[in-house]
Amino acid sequence: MLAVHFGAGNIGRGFIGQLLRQAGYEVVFVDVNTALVDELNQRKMYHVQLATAGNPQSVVEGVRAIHGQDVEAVAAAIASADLVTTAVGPNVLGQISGAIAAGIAKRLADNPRPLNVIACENMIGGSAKLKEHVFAGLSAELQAQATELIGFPNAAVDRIVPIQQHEDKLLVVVEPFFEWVVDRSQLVGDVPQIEGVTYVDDLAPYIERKLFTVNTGHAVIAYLGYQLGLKTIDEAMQNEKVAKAARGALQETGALLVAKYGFDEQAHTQYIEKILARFTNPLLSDEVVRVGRSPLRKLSRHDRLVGPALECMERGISPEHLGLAIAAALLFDSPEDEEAVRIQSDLKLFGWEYALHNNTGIPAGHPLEEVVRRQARLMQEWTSTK
Ligand SMILES: NC(=O)c1ccc[n+]([C@@H]2O[C@H](COP(=O)([O-])OP(=O)(O)OC[C@H]3O[C@@H](n4cnc5c(N)ncnc54)[C@H](O)[C@@H]3O)[C@@H](O)[C@H]2O)c1
Ligand SMILES: O=P(O)(O)OC[C@@H](O)[C@@H](O)[C@H](O)[C@H](O)CO
Repeated sequence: MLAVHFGAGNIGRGFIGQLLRQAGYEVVFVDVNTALVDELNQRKMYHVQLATAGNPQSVVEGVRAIHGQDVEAVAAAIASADLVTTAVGPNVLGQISGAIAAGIAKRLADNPRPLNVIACENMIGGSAKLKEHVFAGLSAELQAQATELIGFPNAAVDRIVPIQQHEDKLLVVVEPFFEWVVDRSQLVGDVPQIEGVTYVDDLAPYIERKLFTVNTGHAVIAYLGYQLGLKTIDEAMQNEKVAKAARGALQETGALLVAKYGFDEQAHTQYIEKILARFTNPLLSDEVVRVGRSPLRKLSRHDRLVGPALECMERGISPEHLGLAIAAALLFDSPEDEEAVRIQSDLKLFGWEYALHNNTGIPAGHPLEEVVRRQARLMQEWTSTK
């Protein structure tokens, strides 16, 4: 069995690649980082270390890599693959779609048979979005064939994998916890047998629970922690104000999720507590600038802050803590982050109101704007007394 995985980065090596190998797939990574591709091809293995007592390591063998620019080689691998997965980032799905379309075209010409393509990105409808991009590169005839034979099941993936800085360039340190949930209703052909994957008929409750709890909590901690000059998520969690705001935001999204999906309230409270505990892992050293990366994406209409805040308001839940995190996200001025630089430029040139309107998914004139304005004043008090 062959799996082609786009993105040999943190989650690619530290989670998806590892599970696919354990399930018996030969794993071919596709990446555009030449040094990473070369190292994988030279060593054909890497180690995954758990951020827990004793730092246990396991070896992932039987892997290789193709450079993403070698579209012919990527297409050939896809034509003969049994599974395709991605973990490149939501904004990169468009860039990899051409090679996937080329691979599907070759597969349909050479030996047409079912294939599932699973985007493992932090977004709602990731595989569906990838399908849109891929189909834009296929003729009407190939689209008709692909509709029957190529599945794009949406998925939710959860494992905290920080940016890696080790002498061994392939080593990945990951938290012990993991969850990978896939929408069964969109699969074609045989169900891939991967230990650790849970198949569900309706992904919506799972992806929203994950994104609006793990990623919302993470974003609140990252943006508030950054404003207070704190470097890592576990360090920020030690700050009382930050920890209180994270818990407050998860109570807001929790009330929404319980009302929307009928989750058991007590079980959801336990889920929140477990996640808050994951954020305190001192062995992970996860920087707030990684977790806060791409603030424009994180402030968009359906993402982890504005998405649940708008829905909270529709249900009469006041999203004060989410509003605080939105205000802090607008002030996130990490100089290496292109999206942060764009927001800061808007703030500097055109002021707060313009930046709020043009960089968040909040509809113009929506009462959430007033919540954010109110919380921005509180944020100013925080930072002036830090
Ligand atoms: N790190 C985590 O904790 C975590 C957990 C769950 C989900 N995710 C999601 O997984 C995705 C990847 O996150 P990450 O943290 O692993 O990021 P990362 O930056 O470590 O990895 C992304 C990889 O994609 C590669 N890449 C970029 N453009 C490419 C292209 N055109 N073709 C092929 N490869 C390309 C990069 O070189 C990099 O190696 C994101 O959507 C993220 O939200 C991350
Ligand atoms: O990957 P992003 O930028 O969408 O979000 C940053 C983190 O919240 C995220 O990577 C988490 O670590 C991960 O989603 C945990 O499962």
